[in-house]
Amino acid sequence: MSAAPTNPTYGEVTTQGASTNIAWHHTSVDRAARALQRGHRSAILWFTGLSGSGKSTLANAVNSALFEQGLSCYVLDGDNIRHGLCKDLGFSDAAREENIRRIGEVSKLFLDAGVVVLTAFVSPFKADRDKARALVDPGDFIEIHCAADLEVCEGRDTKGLYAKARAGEIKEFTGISSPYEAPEQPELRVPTGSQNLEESVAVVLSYLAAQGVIPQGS
Ligand SMILES: Nc1ncnc2c1ncn2[C@@H]1O[C@H](COP(=O)(O)OS(=O)(=O)O)[C@@H](OP(=O)(O)O)[C@H]1O
Ligand SMILES: Nc1ncnc2c1ncn2[C@@H]1O[C@H](COP(=O)(O)OP(=O)(O)O)[C@@H](O)[C@H]1O
Repeated sequence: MSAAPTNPTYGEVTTQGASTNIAWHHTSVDRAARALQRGHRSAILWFTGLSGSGKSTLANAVNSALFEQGLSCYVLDGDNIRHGLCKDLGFSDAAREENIRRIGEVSKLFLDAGVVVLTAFVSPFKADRDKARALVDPGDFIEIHCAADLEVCEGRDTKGLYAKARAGEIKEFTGISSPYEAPEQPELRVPTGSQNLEESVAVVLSYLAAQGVIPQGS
């Protein structure tokens, strides 16, 4: 019998497809039961935008507001996730695709766990965001475009990365040497380049209330 093929990153792999010989286990506590116990539904709030557009700041502020209201919520932030789950990935198109695939799957688990999960990733490619959206039911994936022009983000340059990218010290930097495909029809487009944080938080909270994710009037 010949040995199963191996992948340098993931070890032994099967030629039969990942789901062969693996069954799905259903748990008796399901998403609906969790929503009933917690008093709110779960959702994925998918923040996307250029570096410096305000994804982390806005996701963190919205998360704090939800937490203060007693909701179960959690932020998955690109910088943090790349220190652990995705530390093997760089910034080529393929690496970003794999990054967003993993985050889509992790977000789906949070959704099932009854948590409002807020993801803050550049997620520059429409196809990758659409694949993450397709993992869950319509209405569960709320795409929030942090809309700030490149000039604004570069002017902020909160981490000094744009200066490095312009100097050629960082390759494939989004907006400079790698593309950003802005969402055409996001659930929400927040002008984070021109309004202040409090205004942006209010826009998101009012959308969530209108969608029944959080109680009305919050
Ligand atoms: N080449 C390149 N392009 C874009 N961003 C870069 C790059 N190299 C490092 N960084 C820093 O990594 C953060 C983006 O990671 P993400 O996981 O969100 O990227 S992606 O969704 O896979 O495109 C991003 O964080 P934010 O500034 O918070 O967006 C950067 O700080
Ligand atoms: N409306 C807004 N929403 C979010 N951030 C804002 C807003 N207005 C100004 N900012 C500022 O823009 C910067 C955004 O940085 P950051 O949140 O790290 O962006 P990103 O996570 O997209 O890289 C912060 O310094 C933040 O204070």
